[in-house]
This record gives sequence, structure tokens and C-alpha cells, in this order.
Amino acid sequence: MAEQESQQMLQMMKDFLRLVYTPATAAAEPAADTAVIINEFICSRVPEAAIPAFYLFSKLLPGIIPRNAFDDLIKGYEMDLSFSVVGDEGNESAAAAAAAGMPNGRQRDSRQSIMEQSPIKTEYDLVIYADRVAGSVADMICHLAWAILDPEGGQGTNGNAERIKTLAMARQMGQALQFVNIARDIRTDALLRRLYIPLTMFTDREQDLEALFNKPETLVGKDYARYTLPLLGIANTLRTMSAGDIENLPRTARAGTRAMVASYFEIGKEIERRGGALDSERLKVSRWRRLGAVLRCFWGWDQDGVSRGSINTSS
Ligand SMILES: CC(C)=CCC/C(C)=C/CC/C(C)=C/CC/C(C)=C/COP(=O)(O)OP(=O)(O)O
Repeated sequence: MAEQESQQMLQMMKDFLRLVYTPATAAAEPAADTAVIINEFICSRVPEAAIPAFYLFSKLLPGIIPRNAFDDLIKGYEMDLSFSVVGDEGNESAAAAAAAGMPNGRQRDSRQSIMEQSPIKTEYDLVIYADRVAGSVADMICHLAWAILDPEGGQGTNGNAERIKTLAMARQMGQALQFVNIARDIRTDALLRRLYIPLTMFTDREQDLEALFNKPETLVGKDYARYTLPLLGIANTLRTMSAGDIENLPRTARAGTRAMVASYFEIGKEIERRGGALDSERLKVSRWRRLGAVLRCFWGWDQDGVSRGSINTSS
């Protein structure tokens, strides 16, 4: 999708959220004319294939999931979009450089623009990004679980201290998963001229960016370890800090959540088993390893090899 088209799509989503989250439309029984306004919006501005999803969203979600989770997700997409500006410039300069047979000056420009325009300069920026694109999804999952699976709990946090903490920890788990995702995709993201590694993590910034973006063929698998292993280290820490709070989700949501987390973390474990190396292909974990991780969760052994003894089934 072209950058301008993506911007239009984001604007449409922002307008949609504003519309469906106004107090009048988010009410349990919205007035008939608000339903008409929403229908008109959906028919006139939403791409055809997405109409059923937007319609269902407007009917079901505003009373269950607070708007801030969706706002965060949009902010995350906006950060991603700022890469496409960098990417376009970078591709143009690389192509122009190759055509003109003058790689150095042009490539320096493209490295410079990647550094300047990347929205992720520090580890903190990366945590913010991960929180927006994945912490927000964890937030949504908690609200859905409370609304649908908690027999007596009611919706939202309702100022309940335990739920507020669970929500914060769930967002942390989302961030952890996103760090794994970023570690796995360093190579493929660089080919798309996207840089999620915080600039502060480079020991020799110029040289590292030159290799990642302009000479990927000079990097062999284990050369990526100096980026993948620290990112996975952060992911593991975030996971260790938040995993226990899965026990505070409604009982029927726990096993599935643990399984989802363990299965995704198998990607990180596989990279660690390979000493931090990335191949030219996007890494895939065998179905058996993922299944093993899921079964160990159901058996009552979490992925850090710590037995929780018998599974706590109280709600
Ligand atoms: C700790 C507590 C209380 C709860 C946990 C709450 C949960 C389930 C958190 C996880 C939320 C979640 C599913 C986040 C998204 C994670 C993520 C990195 C998805 C990307 O998946 P891929 O399909 O690999 O992505 P791409 O292929 O698009 O790169």
C-alpha cells in the first residue's frame, strides 16, 4: 500500500474510533440516528472487504474494550509508517547509487536518513513501540476475557487494583512477544529498510548500519547475535516479570494464554539454541516444538521449566 493510501486508512480508522466511542454511540442502547450515522460512515469510507469487521466492531467492542488500546495500536502503525518514508528514500538512493556506480556517498545518505528518521532511537523508544503494537493487543485480550469469561467480574478494571496490575503485566507480556518478533525479523526488516534495533545498541553505528542495510551479504548467521541475543534477553526478562499474572486472568483464559505465550517464545528459544544466528529465511519453529511447548503448559510446566505444581483452577 502506498504511503498516502496508508495515511488515509489511518485517518479513516481514527475517525471511526471517534465516532463509535462518543458517549451517545457507545451507550448500551444507542439512539436510532447514531446507528444510521455509523452505517453511513462504514458504507462510504470503509473498504468493502472490511465492512463486516467494522460493523461488528461498532456493535460489540465499544462497551467492552476501552478506546485507548485502539488509539495505541494506531500510534504504533504511525511509527511503522515513518519507516516507509525512510524506506522509499533509502531504496531510491540505493538504486541511484548503483546506477551511477557511486555507492559510498549515496549509501551514506541512506544510512544517515535511516538514523535520523527512525522513530526508535533508544531502548525506551522500542519499549514504547512494542507496547503500542503488541501491549495494546494484550490489553484488548484482557478486556475481552473479563467481559466474556469472568463469571462474576464485570467489565473493565473498574478501579480494581488486581485488574489494574494484571493489565499492566499483560501489556508487558505483549512487549516481550514483540521483542521476540523484532529479534527474529532483524534481517528481513533491514531488507525492507526498517530499523527496530535502538541506535544505542550499536557499538559501531556507522559500520553496523552499513552492513545491515547496504551489505547484508557480508553478514553471516551469527553476526546477528549481537543484536538478537540482547533483544531476547529483554524479552525473557519482561516475560519472567509478567508470566505469573496470567494466574489472575479468568480461569478459562489461563491455559490458552500460557500456551500462546509459550508457543511464540519457542521462536526466541530456537534463535538462542542457534547462538543468536539468523538465516536468510525467516525463522520457522517446527510444529512439534511448538506443540511440545503448548503441551508442557497444559501439563503444568511453564517454559522456564518451573513447575507450578497442580494447575490452579480457582477463578
Ligand atoms: C501476562 C498476562 C496477564 C496476560 C498475557 C496477555 C497476552 C495474551 C499477551 C500477548 C498479546 C499478543 C498476542 C501480542 C501480539 C504479539 C506479536 C508479536 C504478534 C506478531 O505475530 P506474527 O504473526 O509473528 O507477526 P508478523 O508475522 O506480522 O511479524
